[in-house]
Amino acid sequence: MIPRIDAAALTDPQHAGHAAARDAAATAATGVGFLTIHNTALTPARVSDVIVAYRAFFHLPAAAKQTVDMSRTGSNRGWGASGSEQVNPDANPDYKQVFDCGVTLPASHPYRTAGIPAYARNQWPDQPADFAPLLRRYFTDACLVARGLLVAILNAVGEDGPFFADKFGTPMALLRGNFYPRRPASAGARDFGIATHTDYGCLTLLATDGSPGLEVRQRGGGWIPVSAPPGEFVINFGEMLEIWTAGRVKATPHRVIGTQDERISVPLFFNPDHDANVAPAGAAPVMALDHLQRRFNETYVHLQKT
Ligand SMILES: O=C(O)CCC(=O)C(=O)O
Ligand SMILES: [Fe+2]
Repeated sequence: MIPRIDAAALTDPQHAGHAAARDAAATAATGVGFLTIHNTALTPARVSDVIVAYRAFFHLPAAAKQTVDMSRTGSNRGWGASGSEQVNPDANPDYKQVFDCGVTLPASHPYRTAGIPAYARNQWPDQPADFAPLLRRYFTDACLVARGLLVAILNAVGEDGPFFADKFGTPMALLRGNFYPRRPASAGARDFGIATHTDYGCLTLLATDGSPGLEVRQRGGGWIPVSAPPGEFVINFGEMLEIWTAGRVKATPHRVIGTQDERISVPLFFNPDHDANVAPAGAAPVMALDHLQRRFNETYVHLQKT
């Protein structure tokens, strides 16, 4: 149902397995909206190092994490405490914690001086050591992998992949560490690690520590569990790509209820440039920034207008 695809076969038209990988990716992108990918440029050891660093950060005392608390800012860089995001208005705010970072731009960059929140300054904690350089390098390389996969998957569904890829020059991509503590004993039916939602952007490249928890809504009803050890990635698509492809590529709802074990996942939300028009050809323009900022303002509790 959710195919497991070799990234080299998918992205290299000369690869012996290309046609099969391409067909499986197209079926997944236009159907269930999820696939898993292995054999990318991001090695299992690399992803494990990133997960170890996030775990060290999330295990710090709250006072240390509060030094980079995003709720003290007007944007979404740094730590988000448990309850800081409500992805579904019918559920309570999620009990996960997050750490969000994006592209690093000099303070003099026009997007920074214009004060575009999607390009806000990253906030880095003092601990763990080397957290910033590790995540910056991972962000850069994960964006390259995401871009290659996006082109290949769009080509597979019969779209003009390079046309889309061209709109990711200074992407509003967001790298997140999700930390799910053990599900609280008091949690009820409206409490989730992350409640049912669709992602906002184009392609999500999700690494996890291998623990179960992610569930994908099946079109006919019911939930499909998906897991991926470090070095394998879950790929899904967001609202902007569904809009942009006039509904061909599916943004599928998913959730994490949570278990008795803590869990870490690391999505890279590969969002386009702020001024990319993500409307399908012939439709009224939809600026990527407008869509993303509206969704941020709806879901981050500190950005919600009451
Ligand atoms: O933790 C996961 O496996 C999924 C997280 C997720 O859906 C998200 O951060 O948007
Ligand atoms: Fe998600």
